[in-house]
Amino acid sequence: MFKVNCLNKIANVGLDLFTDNYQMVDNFNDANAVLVRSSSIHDLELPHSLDAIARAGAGVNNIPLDKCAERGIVVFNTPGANANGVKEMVIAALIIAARNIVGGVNWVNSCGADPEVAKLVEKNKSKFSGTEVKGKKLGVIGLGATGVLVANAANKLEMEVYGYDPFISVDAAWKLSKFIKHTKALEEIFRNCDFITVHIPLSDSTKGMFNKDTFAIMKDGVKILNFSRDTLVIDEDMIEALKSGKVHRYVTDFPNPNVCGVEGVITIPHLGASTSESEDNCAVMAVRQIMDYMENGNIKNSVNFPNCDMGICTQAGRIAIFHKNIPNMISQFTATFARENINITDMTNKSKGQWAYSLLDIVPPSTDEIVKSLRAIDGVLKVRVIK
Ligand SMILES: NC(=O)c1ccc[n+]([C@@H]2O[C@H](COP(=O)([O-])OP(=O)(O)OC[C@H]3O[C@@H](n4cnc5c(N)ncnc54)[C@H](O)[C@@H]3O)[C@@H](O)[C@H]2O)c1
Ligand SMILES: O=C(O)CC[C@@H](O)C(=O)O
Repeated sequence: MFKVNCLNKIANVGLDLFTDNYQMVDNFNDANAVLVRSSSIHDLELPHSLDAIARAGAGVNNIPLDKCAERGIVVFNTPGANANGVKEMVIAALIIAARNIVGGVNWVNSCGADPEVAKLVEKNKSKFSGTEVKGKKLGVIGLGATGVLVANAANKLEMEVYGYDPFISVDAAWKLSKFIKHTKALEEIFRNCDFITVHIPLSDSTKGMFNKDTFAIMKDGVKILNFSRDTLVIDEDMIEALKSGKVHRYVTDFPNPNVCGVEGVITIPHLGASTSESEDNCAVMAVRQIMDYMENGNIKNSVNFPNCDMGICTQAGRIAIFHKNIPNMISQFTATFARENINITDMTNKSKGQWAYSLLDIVPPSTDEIVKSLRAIDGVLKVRVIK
């Protein structure tokens, strides 16, 4: 029986996939597998029982990836599962940034039930006029699952779209419309675009990408959309840029005390992926990945360990070994099994950066003694007996 804990609300269509072999538990400390959306796991003690964490979403900056890797805890995410939800919100944000819809709606609401409201509207509406997006230049930073959809949709709105992603995947490149102009230097986006939208993960290298130096080279009156993470932007520099008119509007999905209520900032309560479709897609993908890992040791869409697929185990035993990506590991594993006259019928070894994963089908199954010997090998992080 595997114990599963949800740190956030996860859509039922996903949770309903769990069979009788899974038990939902309220306590994180009892879990073998955890499902999470945006809750932070950084300050939680990781229990010894924990084998896997699935982020029902894209961003994994709320999870201590290295700490998990060192402990042999596989962290999954659900690439692309909420990208359409975010894309639709970004298109709304583009229009919200171009037209003073938020200002206008707030003003009308402030008129209360004034019997003259219709007259007032016609008298005052010129205060809330805006521009159209057609023909304007949009820079899309990050051409992954979301960025590609945003770029293609904006192209259909007849915007001139520039895309920047030095690490673009082959898959994403195939999906990108031929009308998107490929930019090799981020500076080109900053210098030329009327609207800039960012769709990249938060990392040490992307943190603070929008700062006083980058604002300085942007066009006056640029509109910036942030549906990625708040700390990609240095708030103090953004507030200065808004005051000076360098930035006209900043639409962000990440309200924080620095930017809430600041003139020119439009804050949305992290709703990019909050659609029933995105929530269902993420939950189903996350649960399927967890189940395949817990039952078969297969890894798909992990952010800290390599993909590995040996299908359903039909042999007497299957064992998973997490280890450092260093020489001479495999020979020590095979020698351990050989000593006990255990036959390896199938085997996969994959690595990702400094970490590696070996999955072995064996006949007959493993014993406690063998597991103990494997764990004692220098460089082994964790051994999981799957069968
Ligand atoms: N607001 C929301 O609800 C919401 C929903 C989904 C994702 N997100 C955020 O958006 C981010 C992107 O989501 P996604 O689904 O498109 O992820 P993704 O992994 O499919 O795409 C990210 C892209 O960014 C590119 N990239 C990485 N570093 C870069 C850099 N320095 N410059 C340019 N490109 C860079 C990668 O090559 C990749 O193509 C997530 O990491 C998450 O933080 C927010
Ligand atoms: O779960 C959410 O609502 C937000 C998801 C989003 O920020 C992500 O990175 O996928």
